[in-house]
Amino acid sequence: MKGWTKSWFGLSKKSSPNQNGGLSNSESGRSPLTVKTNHSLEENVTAKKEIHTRGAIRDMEMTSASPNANEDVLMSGESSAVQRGASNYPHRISSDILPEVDHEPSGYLKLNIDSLKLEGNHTDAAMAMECTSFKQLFLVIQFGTSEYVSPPLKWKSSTRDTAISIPSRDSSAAASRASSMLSNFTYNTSTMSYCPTSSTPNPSAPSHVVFDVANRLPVELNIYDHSRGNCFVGQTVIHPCYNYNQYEQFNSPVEVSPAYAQLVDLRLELSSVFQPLIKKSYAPEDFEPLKLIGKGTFGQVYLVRKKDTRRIYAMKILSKKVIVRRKEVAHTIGERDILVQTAAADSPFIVALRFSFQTPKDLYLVTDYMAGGELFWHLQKSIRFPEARAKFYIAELLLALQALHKRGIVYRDLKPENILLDVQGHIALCDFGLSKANLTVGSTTRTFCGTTDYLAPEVILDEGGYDMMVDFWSLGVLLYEMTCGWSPFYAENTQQLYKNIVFGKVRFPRGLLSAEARDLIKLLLNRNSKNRLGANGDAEEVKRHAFFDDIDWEKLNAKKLSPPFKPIVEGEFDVSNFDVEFTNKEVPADFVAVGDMSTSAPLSSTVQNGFKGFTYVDSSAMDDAYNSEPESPTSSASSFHADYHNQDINRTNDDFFMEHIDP
Ligand SMILES: Nc1ncnc2c1ncn2[C@@H]1O[C@H](COP(=O)(O)OP(=O)(O)OP(=O)(O)O)[C@@H](O)[C@H]1O
Repeated sequence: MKGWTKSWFGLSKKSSPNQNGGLSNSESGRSPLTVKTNHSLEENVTAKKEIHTRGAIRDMEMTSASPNANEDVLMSGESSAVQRGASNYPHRISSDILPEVDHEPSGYLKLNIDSLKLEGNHTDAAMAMECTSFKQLFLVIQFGTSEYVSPPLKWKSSTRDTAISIPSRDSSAAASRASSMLSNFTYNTSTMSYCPTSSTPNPSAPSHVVFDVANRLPVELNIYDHSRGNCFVGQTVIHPCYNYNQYEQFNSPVEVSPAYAQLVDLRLELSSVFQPLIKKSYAPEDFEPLKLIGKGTFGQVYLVRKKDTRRIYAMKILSKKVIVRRKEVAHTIGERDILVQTAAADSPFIVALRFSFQTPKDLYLVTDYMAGGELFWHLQKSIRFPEARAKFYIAELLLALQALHKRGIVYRDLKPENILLDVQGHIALCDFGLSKANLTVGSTTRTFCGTTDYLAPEVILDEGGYDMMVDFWSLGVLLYEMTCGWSPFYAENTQQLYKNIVFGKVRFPRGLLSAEARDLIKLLLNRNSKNRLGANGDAEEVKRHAFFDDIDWEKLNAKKLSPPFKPIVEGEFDVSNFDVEFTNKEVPADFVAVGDMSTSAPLSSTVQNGFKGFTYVDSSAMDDAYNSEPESPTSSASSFHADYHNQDINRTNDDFFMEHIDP
């Protein structure tokens, strides 16, 4: 996403590329960049300044362990690649590149929400009054990282009880009618129930939901109370059997949160059926575009609805021509491969790829929609987060990085723009365009890439390559930024920024951070990557730091810890957490990626061949490559040495008294 202005020191939105691929904003914008360099720091800084002003330039990448591994398929210019004769089927790709979907669901899980029952002997008048506030309960149904946000549940009569029906959250008349009916309710009846009405005329309020199933996961049903600031009411989990066409009924007691435990017993009645997948491949016309939600270097991201299941997804469309022009074929295939790998890894904190396919012009990546928007958006609004909130995000990020590193993937572009929030407030890492797979034990890589503010010194210095430890450096920058509200190395221009990263001192606002938080930042921002926290045991070493003493990692990984903040998401089509610059745009009837002109000639089959990997992954070969966990370099205890000179290198705001550290 782009478009926000700089609001605080260093906390600015990355620039978006202009039509020619260059950056349209100032050079200190935070655009990801990639180039291989081999210069002194001064040369590097100068070279990188050029690079940055010219935009996101990426180059061939090598690992030191295997110099030819993962070499980019470098395409020549478009002119030579243009083939005569356009396809008759613009949305179907030529026969040599079949729209295979290797990561396809094995079926559909249909869930019918029958009723939510309030149980217990509610004779107490005060309790009855409390119950009236329950008119705005809604469900967030979680299947892996796929979420469904229900409309408000409706009071409905059961055979014995008084009927209460609230057709819509917006209908105040109906709400007050419901409320008054509720006040007439005979509270000593044993049961009253919420029923989502299947007869509702509002098509956005179905009483059932369908999930595309690739893995046989449990389904979590979370109940929230809209009338109390979307307060969490309780949760229940069901485990469908996943036998084809077997109808199942569930009558599930809800584990009610302490805030409501005194008040109610809840029980959720629902039914499910799992049906086999008939369709074997997908194309753009299987999806309906609903809203534009973001723009990246190579195309747009849309909120879409899959026509058969009516499930909501985010669809990233990448223009092949732009990719070829910018010599990004291998990185793009790499992004898709990594998403396939991470989907298989089933990390709850990595956005899950559901489908990938291509047309002669574009590539399509369909992922679960994260309706909470970018962490950047929320950080901009809050300026900084309370330490507990930052800790929660950093801890979930650590688990995401751990899942990636275990598979030999270095993420390389950790920043708030690439961290999305789901409806409940958990994080999900997206955008693997700069990630590097197959980083085997002891190997390093050399590509200069990432986003300026978060670059580790070893990436800038380009002395002996770098490894997974760059992600922990970025994590340190991120923790600082979240808790302090600005970037630790902030500078007005890129050269100074790089100097600050390589030589500068980090200063902490006095009294803002706990000793543990400061210590963790210091250990992560250790310029010697061999001594950086994480070098001796990867994420496990970081997890053992005192800052995380109160984190139950097992519960966190199971998403059993309540997020400290829940984004406001009103229904499954809600895009209010995304920039209106995109969401206000009219959505084209047809999907068109940036740089895609229907009048231009199609790409040649040679060029198209370069994208073959997009629809095919040799998973058996990959499994071998990803099996090994990167070896941790042996290191002494952190050599971080605090240096508390009171020298202001790069800040102008001195409302706080600062402490310095010299990483
Ligand atoms: N699954 C998703 N759910 C919700 N929003 C998403 C999702 N995927 C992407 N977005 C939105 O679209 C934006 C652009 O996506 P992404 O970063 O993947 O594109 P990109 O082309 O790699 O961008 P860039 O070139 O700037 O790195 C994201 O910052 C986010 O706001």
